[in-house]
Amino acid sequence: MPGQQEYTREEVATHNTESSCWIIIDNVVYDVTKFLDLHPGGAGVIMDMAGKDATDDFYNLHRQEHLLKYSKRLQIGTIAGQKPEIIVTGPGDISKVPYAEANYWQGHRSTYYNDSHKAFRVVLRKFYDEEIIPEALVSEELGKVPSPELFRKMGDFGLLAAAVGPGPHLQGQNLPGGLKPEEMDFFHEQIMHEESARIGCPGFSDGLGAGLMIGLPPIFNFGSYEMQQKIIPEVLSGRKRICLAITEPFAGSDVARIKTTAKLSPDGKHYIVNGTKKWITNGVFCDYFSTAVRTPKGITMLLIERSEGLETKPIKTSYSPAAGTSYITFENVKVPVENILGKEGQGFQVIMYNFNHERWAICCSVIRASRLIVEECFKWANQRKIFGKRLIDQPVIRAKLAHMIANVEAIQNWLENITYQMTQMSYKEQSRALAGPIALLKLQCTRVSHMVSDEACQIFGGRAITKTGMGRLIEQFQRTNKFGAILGGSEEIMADLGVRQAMKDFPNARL
Ligand code: HEM
Repeated sequence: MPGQQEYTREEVATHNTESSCWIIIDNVVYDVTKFLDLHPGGAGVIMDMAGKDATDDFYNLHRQEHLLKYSKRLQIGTIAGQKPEIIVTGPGDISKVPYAEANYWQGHRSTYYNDSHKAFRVVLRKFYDEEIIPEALVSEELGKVPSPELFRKMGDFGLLAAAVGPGPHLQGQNLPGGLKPEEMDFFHEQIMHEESARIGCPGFSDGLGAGLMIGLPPIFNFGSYEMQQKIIPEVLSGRKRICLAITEPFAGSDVARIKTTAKLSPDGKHYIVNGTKKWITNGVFCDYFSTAVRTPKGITMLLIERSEGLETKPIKTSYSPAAGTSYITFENVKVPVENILGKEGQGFQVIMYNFNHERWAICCSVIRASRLIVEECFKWANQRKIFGKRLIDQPVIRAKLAHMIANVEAIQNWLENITYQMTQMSYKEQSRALAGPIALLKLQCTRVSHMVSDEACQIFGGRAITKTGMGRLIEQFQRTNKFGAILGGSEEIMADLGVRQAMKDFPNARL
């Protein structure tokens, strides 16, 4: 086997010409002769390193994924007597970089997590690494929405069911790693959102689950029995897709201003829906739309199936088209009256019902996405050499990292506390006691992500504004971190809600 052959450094040094060009990276010998003309950075830069150890130069310019992609083709052996020094992360692995994972996963104690959570993370991470990341990277680049095959794979694996969280709606559902539906709790769900954010493709991740996570709860909380029997299995198996359609060109946070109307047909059997919706995540490829409309009795929620008169167009956003963000027009769309969700005129209650859960899920994602950026910065600061030193040897860079780490750790710990409260409280109690804390946590999460993005940009320099290469995740994070600060309630609304909720319980206290 050529890949297992051992060489001395002296032997490698003799292969320093264009007709035989070898290089060493870590303890591995690569024959890059045939690759010279294919190398995106040009042949000359590799020729400068021909026959030499190119480890530092390679890692100054490339992500490890490039090496892994080509290693099978180019690797011819290893250096005799030398063991690998650089860690190669495999599918499902937990990172060993400090603060790259919440501390429990790196061996600390926790009162929150148990073996079931641990096992759940292992199977999820492996699935994300092996099944989702390869398609995510290509789709993000090409601007493609997730394939129907991937949805089906996720459905079969139980990932779509895990994305909507614990509850009676999971009865009979298959969950990842054989987790029993009655054993699933909010920590499992937190892990699911974290693993999705960890892949570093926020447009694609939202393409896979954002519509479902907010579009299906109105069905299982307010839909008729018949509707639930049909829609839940279709959607959780990945055969059909659903999203939530509330916001309009006329109404964002001010839901009460929506203009889309639903009028009863003369025979009373259908609602006839007319209007528009904007910023609807996943709308481009969805089959079902949990939609807010205006009827004579007020705001009402309807389940609308893609049908004649319903058109979806992609909206170009600052993240990738993989999220399927859409503008929707309804022109005389006929919706059976049985498709009502809850009662006529009580749509606001349906909309509000899942808000805390949605905001909490956004917190899980934002924290994990920020943590990924901390990991990137920590690695980069250790490998990048400038002015004869590593970046990490500069106090100003250590100060930036300290600030990022301290903030991410603080919000992680607050999140875990809130998740724990959710596992202990009824839904009613959660709505009363946690709406304020979740709103404030979301505010804090997006403030931290803003700071993390800014500091990461300074640490990565020009690479942070380059879509491919070393700083690709930083560039992507800068474009997308504002989503969390707007979706599910803007920072301003979160701040106000948090304090107003606290005022509800304010005692008659004086200074
Ligand atoms: C197994 C060996 C190598 C492989 C598989 C490889 C692969 C690649 C790939 C895929 C890119 C494009 C990266 C991107 O757009 O993000 C690239 C760029 C580049 N490579 Fe390599 N490379 C190898 C060795 C080297 C060596 C030894 C050098 C010289 C020290 C080098 C210098 C460069 C440079 C200067 C660029 C352009 C970087 C930039 O745009 O900032 N490469 N290489």
